[in-house]
Amino acid sequence: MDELFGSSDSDSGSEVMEAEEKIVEEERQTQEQPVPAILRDDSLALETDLIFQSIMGSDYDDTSDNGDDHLLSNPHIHATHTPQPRHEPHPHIPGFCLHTHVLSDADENKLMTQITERNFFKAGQQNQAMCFGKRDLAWLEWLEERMIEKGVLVEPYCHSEWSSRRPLFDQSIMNLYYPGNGIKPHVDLARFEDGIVIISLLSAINMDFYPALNPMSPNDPPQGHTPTPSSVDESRNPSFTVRLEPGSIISMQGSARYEWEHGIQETTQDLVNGEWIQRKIRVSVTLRKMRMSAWEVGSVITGAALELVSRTMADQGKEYFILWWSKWFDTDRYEGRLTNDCGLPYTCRHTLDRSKYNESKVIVYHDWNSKDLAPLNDRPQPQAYQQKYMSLFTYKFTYHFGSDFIGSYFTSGLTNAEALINLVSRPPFRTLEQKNQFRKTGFHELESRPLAPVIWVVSNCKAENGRHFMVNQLMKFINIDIYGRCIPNRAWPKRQDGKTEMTDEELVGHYKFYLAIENSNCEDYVTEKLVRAFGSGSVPVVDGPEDYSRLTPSEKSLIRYDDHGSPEQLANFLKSLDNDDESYLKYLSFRSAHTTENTDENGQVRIHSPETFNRGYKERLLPWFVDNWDIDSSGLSDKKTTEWPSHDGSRRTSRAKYGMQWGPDYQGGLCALCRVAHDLTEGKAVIDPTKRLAIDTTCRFRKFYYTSWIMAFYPYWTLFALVMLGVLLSVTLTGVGRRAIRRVVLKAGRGVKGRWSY
Ligand SMILES: O=C(O)CCC(=O)C(=O)O
Ligand SMILES: [Fe+2]
Repeated sequence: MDELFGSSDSDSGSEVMEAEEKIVEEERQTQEQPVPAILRDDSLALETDLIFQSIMGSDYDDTSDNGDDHLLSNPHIHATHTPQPRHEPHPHIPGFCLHTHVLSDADENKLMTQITERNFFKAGQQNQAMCFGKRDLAWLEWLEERMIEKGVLVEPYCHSEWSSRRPLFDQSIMNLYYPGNGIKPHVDLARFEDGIVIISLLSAINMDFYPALNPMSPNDPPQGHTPTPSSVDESRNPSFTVRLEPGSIISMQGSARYEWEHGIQETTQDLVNGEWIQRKIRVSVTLRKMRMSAWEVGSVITGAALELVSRTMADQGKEYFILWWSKWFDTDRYEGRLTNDCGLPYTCRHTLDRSKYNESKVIVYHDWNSKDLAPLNDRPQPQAYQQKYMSLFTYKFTYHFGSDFIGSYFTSGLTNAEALINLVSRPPFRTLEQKNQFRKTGFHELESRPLAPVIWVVSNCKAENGRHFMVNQLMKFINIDIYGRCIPNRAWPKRQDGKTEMTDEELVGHYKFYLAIENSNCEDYVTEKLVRAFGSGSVPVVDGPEDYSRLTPSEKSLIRYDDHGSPEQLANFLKSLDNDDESYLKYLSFRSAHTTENTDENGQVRIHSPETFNRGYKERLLPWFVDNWDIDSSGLSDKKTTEWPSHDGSRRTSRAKYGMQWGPDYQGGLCALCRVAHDLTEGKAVIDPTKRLAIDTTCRFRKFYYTSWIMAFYPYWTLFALVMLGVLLSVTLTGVGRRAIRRVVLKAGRGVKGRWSY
């Protein structure tokens, strides 16, 4: 159905209109068809019937299954052993390959179950569905694995050079064919890259090939190609016909992709070796990758239906306001800021201008300063920061990964969706030999004081949790170089040129250990500090949330303060690693090594070529880390953030429809907010008016006041003094006090026998 998208005026809106008309047309044709027989066979489980039912609607009549032999035309289904995959390049269509026996019956069932669960075909009312972005394709991971395992993408004479691209596929079309349905001969649209695969499911069909009347070139503008007019099709005879068995895959690249048209005739029977074979229901899955310049039409949207695409295309170029009613920590940070890098065709403009209230569908309050509320309806004014107050808002936008919109400092330090994997994959900024050298001779000739093993960079001097006490304690046992505004013991160094200053990451990268200690201890509260440690290749000594599992790239990659009984023990542990190169390096072994390929002539990491660091990262990193953060395994997606796996297999779920959709820029929350702004303005939003929020109560407040017993009283010194005064007064003034004093006095043995009062 692709040809329908390529209308000659290349107006994207009308493409969809045409596609929708086509669907209506096909539905009409479908209704005219005799009800097709259902393939029923012992070797396909009952599930398959259920799948048919749900594709076609529960009123679909399957009683016409009379068990006729001709219905069981699929040899694949009857095989008693698992046939080996075969890879057959076409002798006359360069770049075309037929891969048979790739998916087993179980694989097919699994795929069909997932397609059915998503109700892509709306119980038979729709015969095509599209997905953009890997996030929608939960099954893609194992499907890709299966293809690789069965040699689909590695077969040398099928020339799949494109198979190393990443992501491999990010767009798919599901097509449903009733007997009599087809697809007009076409060249797939220019907006897709070279290298396309089509997976056939449920039953076999003949696919025809014609030399393209209007061949395409890979360099054609993504939307500029004019397809073959459909009037030509009628009189054409195919040059070649290929039988596509269920479980088989075809791959097309080069000439096959650009210079040949493929199509399926609208007939109920196919000619196979001189015999007419009755068609049955068939489903195909076409997998492709969009060319980058084509994203504006597809965008990263969820759902399968065309309506989503058409809706976003119609919104091309629009702008929506997001009003920050209360400022972010009293700053102008959001004034005029655009959210325009989320893969959406529209943008959002953040504003602090309250006169935009009526135009803004999303109003944000920062609870730091949010007693001042907009005059929303008859909302009562809040009294204080409390649960009742939270219930006045609809959605929560916080650092917590369970928020409706995530605004994490952790992710805001990252620049794109693959950034975290790249950071943890690249070699440390400095080698261990260099770090050992810096321990003796400082940064360079101009800054030659030896470096401490540990660095701390701090700007918030009086963190709520009292982390400065903890560092104070630690410093008694190990040297720490402290930079920043609070208690620096070392000046921020310049680079070797003596003029320019080092960046945070460069500085930290010179040290063996970096204190990534958060200013509060709350669930999911992790900031850019940890990212900085990963970026620099210094080993992070962390403290923050209780659970770091989603942020731990390998078994040995973080040192947790809490894993050591006391500051002294932690210091001794760090010192032992400082003196034991082999043990220290274990904390960096999940990263790439320094090689000439990934470092420049000075031995410094070339941070611009992530591909060279990423190789083999799946073997080096913990699976749940990859699962959480790798865009390739549909990471940073709705799935990831709504069902975020952790090492113990537990999953968190978010309740909100818009929850946690990360944009390619890692601004997650902002991208998702912009989508809500769009949807509310266009009257498409689904907001649950009964939804109420809870304050995050996970914070372990003032944790480090308890690292020493004297400090334990620190926040309460005033209280302590008051209590002591109270005790003193009661002792002197009350009867209890007087009696106590008398006992003490009597005990003192002065021998006083008289009475205190008569
Ligand atoms: O269903 C098929 O096998 C062909 C699908 C196709 O060519 C397409 O979606 O572009
Ligand atoms: Fe196609």
